Amino acid sequence: MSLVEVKGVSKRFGGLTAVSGVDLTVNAGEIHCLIGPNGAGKSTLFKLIVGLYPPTEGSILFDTVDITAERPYARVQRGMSIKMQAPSVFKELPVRQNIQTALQERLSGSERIAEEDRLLTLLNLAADCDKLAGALSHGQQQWLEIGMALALKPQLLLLDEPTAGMSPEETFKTGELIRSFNAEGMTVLVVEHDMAFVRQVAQRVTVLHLGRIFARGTLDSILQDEKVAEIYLGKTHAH
Ligand SMILES: Nc1ncnc2c1ncn2[C@@H]1O[C@H](COP(=O)(O)OP(=O)(O)OP(=O)(O)O)[C@@H](O)[C@H]1O
Repeated sequence: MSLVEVKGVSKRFGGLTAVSGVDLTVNAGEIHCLIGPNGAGKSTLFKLIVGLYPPTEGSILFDTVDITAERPYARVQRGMSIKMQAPSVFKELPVRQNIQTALQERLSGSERIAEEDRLLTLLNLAADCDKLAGALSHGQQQWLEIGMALALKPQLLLLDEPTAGMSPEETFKTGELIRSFNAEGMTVLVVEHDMAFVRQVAQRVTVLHLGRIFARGTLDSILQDEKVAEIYLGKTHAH
């Protein structure tokens, strides 16, 4: 069953067409990676899906409902949770309080503390829960923000380059983290450059190039397409 359907979506900025006639389906329960060389239109497509840009043409469905005209907040209420590229944790607050802020009024009393503890353990941040978020490493701040996105118990987690600026070890841990949420049933759409990470997590991959869908399938099937591997993934590796 498809959770997200992008139908014939285009986005023009003045004379520049950043995304052109894109059809994309994200199935419920999958980890889907969106890849492609610099300037391919990945971030623009991501922003169209989360509602930060209105499309110039086309429509976007979430769980069969047309959400094309909905603001990001309404999409979050429907079950999308978004983590943009740069970490935006509350640096002056302790780690646990960041998680509490994200949980809002969803839980109270002991249930709330249990959920905080569950998330902190999942994020490998239990030992650092009293530290100020600003004192965490870059990778830990990214995990904390992923945890804040998870606190909303979304159906769909949208991640824009979650491993940007991470060491290979942090990148691997991030992949394991994402696979663990997915194993519990969460659908994940990730924009990524790091091919080792894509190999670790992706069940399906879509390649964008010059704003259009260039290829889609499993990573292995895409890598077997010489044109993709040499021309596009080659550039992505070098990024
Ligand atoms: N707000 C904007 N106004 C004008 N042009 C834009 C805007 N956002 C993106 N573009 C242009 O649209 C094209 C696609 O950019 P986009 O950032 O979506 O690509 P990308 O695949 O995410 O690239 P990267 O991997 O480098 O982040 C580029 O030519 C970019 O300059």
